Amino acid sequence: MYLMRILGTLLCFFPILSVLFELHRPLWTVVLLCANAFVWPTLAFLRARNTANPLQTEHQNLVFDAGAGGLWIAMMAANPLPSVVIATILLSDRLSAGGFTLMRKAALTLLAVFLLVWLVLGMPLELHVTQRTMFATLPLIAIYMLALSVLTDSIASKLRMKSRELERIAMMDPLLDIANRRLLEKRIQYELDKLRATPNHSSLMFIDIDNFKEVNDRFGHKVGDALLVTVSKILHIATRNTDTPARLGGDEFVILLPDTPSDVAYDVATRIMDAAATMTVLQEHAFKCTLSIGIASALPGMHTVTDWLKAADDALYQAKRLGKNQIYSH
Ligand SMILES: Nc1nc2c(ncn2[C@@H]2O[C@H](COP(=O)(O)OP(=O)(O)OP(=O)(O)O)[C@@H](O)[C@H]2O)c(=O)[nH]1
Repeated sequence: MYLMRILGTLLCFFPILSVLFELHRPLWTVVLLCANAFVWPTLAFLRARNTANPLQTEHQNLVFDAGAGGLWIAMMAANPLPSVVIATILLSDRLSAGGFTLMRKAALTLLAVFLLVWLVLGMPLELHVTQRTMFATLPLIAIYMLALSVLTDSIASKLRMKSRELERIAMMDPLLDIANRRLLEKRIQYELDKLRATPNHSSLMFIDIDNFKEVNDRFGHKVGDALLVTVSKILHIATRNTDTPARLGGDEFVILLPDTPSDVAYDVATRIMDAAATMTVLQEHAFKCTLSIGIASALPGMHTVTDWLKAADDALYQAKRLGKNQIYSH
């Protein structure tokens, strides 16, 4: 904002000065213009920096800028070219900085100051624009508009990055670097739609850590969390880029395996079980961790995400019922 104000006041300085000379305004108006152009930007910056509420103070500064604009438009006897350009820049700038509320405030201030000074000066009008004033106004139009576009573009790209980051966070588990239920359900729905159009073999794998409550109770939640991190890493390593390993919550994980028949999914589950058997976080505590895994392939009658998830959950239930530490495939 500081640099934009310096640039704005500097670029406004030349057309205003040109008209002040043409109208033979007294020297003090030129001194006032110099103060506005070269002292005010730093004052405004210091005001905003040394306050408890910088945003509110900066909005006050922006309204003050608009008031100064009204003053100079009156001093220029409403000379049309610089007056219209300055008023337009002031108002559009305020609109992008603080929306319609700030722009309305700025517009009213600009108009009030203009009317007051213009009446005091005897309502002068100078409708003729000299070539010098026109050339003095051109840099204001070209450079300031360009700078404003660059600023707007940089704000827009920052917002785009932030929004992508927020979207990613909304789809990820807060504890682990793995998809959450929301993303998983979206991908399952996409897969079901795809299978309806082009029938194929795809599998869903439900994974649950055996006796996880005991891990928490015996070794504490930190060790439990570390175990969850390790399991999620194993799931990432054991799967392809096209698969979606996700955490449903607690110690429950699900992997969506597109274009994967159940026998291949079974091999993936075996690899996961083998890797889980060597988990170091538990070796330190001499505790053998095992997993139970249920696998369900997509069937023609499965229309909803819940149908498919339930089939995989049922398979997991069977694996638990048969004594845990095993894979059950429907
Ligand atoms: N450390 C940790 N524990 C969690 C988290 N979320 C849930 N839990 C715990 O995970 C445990 C889940 O236990 P269950 O799956 O119900 O039971 P289990 O002991 O695994 O038994 P089985 O599933 O029958 O093998 C509970 O004690 C929860 O408190 C988490 O983010 N971190």
